[in-house]
Amino acid sequence: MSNTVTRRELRTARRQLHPRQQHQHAIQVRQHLSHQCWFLNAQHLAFYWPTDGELDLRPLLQYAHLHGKTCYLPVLKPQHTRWGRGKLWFARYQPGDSVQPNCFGIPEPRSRKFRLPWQLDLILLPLVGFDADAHRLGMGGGFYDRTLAPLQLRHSGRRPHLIGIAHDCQRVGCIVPKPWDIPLDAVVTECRIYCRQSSMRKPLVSYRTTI
Ligand SMILES: Nc1nc2c(c(=O)[nH]1)N(C=O)[C@@H](CNc1ccc(C(=O)N[C@@H](CCC(=O)O)C(=O)O)cc1)CN2
Ligand SMILES: Nc1ncnc2c1ncn2[C@@H]1O[C@H](COP(=O)(O)OP(=O)(O)OP(=O)(O)O)[C@@H](O)[C@H]1O
Repeated sequence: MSNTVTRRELRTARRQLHPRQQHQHAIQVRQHLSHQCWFLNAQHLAFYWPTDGELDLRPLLQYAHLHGKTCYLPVLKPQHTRWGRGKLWFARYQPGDSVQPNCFGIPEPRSRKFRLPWQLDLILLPLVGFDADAHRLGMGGGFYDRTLAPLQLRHSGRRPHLIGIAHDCQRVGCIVPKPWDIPLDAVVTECRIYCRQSSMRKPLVSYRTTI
């Protein structure tokens, strides 16, 4: 099946989740993520504003904010800036801050306090599809891959944990990664954590919940 068809089907599936299920998944993911050491140890965390049936991370963002962490949301940078063409910056956001829609209609913070990927400890990425080895299929714009590409060149120093977030119904059999795809450390759903098998990082604890 082509990626276009797969994306269409998975986006339809997540949009069709009942608001009650959506809320339950958001609470379950908050519960699971808030116990992970890479969440507990992180000070600067990037979230996303949910759109099109994506798993809602706002309960986790609220929790993070209450626990003194600094939160960010992705912002599409204007084309003319050097770090801009098709890339994301991460703008400071705290619950209650005003937001404005970007060209895709996704709310973005108005804050001018930006961070680049290597200045963050944890980036939680939206995705359209994933497989059990934590390969990611996104919206098709390449925004996260372009933004995170410089991390591949950083063999030492600061590198954020990269964690995909999804509903379990977004899992597919196998995604063949493209050469430009930036590997995730894991994908977290309401059911469990799917760790990348080839990850050099300390393995994460996998869990399963009863729903
Ligand atoms: N919540 C959230 N924020 C995010 C992303 C995301 O996937 N989810 N992104 C992840 O990269 C970036 C935005 N990327 C996007 C890429 C394509 C479309 C999209 O809706 N495309 C439409 C066509 C819209 C148009 O051309 O006007 C479509 O596919 O139907 C939206 C966002 C940054 N912010
Ligand atoms: N590092 C990069 N430099 C330049 N172009 C890139 C880079 N990474 C991806 N792209 C381009 O972005 C386009 C979309 O890539 P892809 O289909 O993997 O997006 P995606 O990961 O699904 O989207 P998103 O990250 O926005 O959710 C591809 O045509 C690819 O050429």
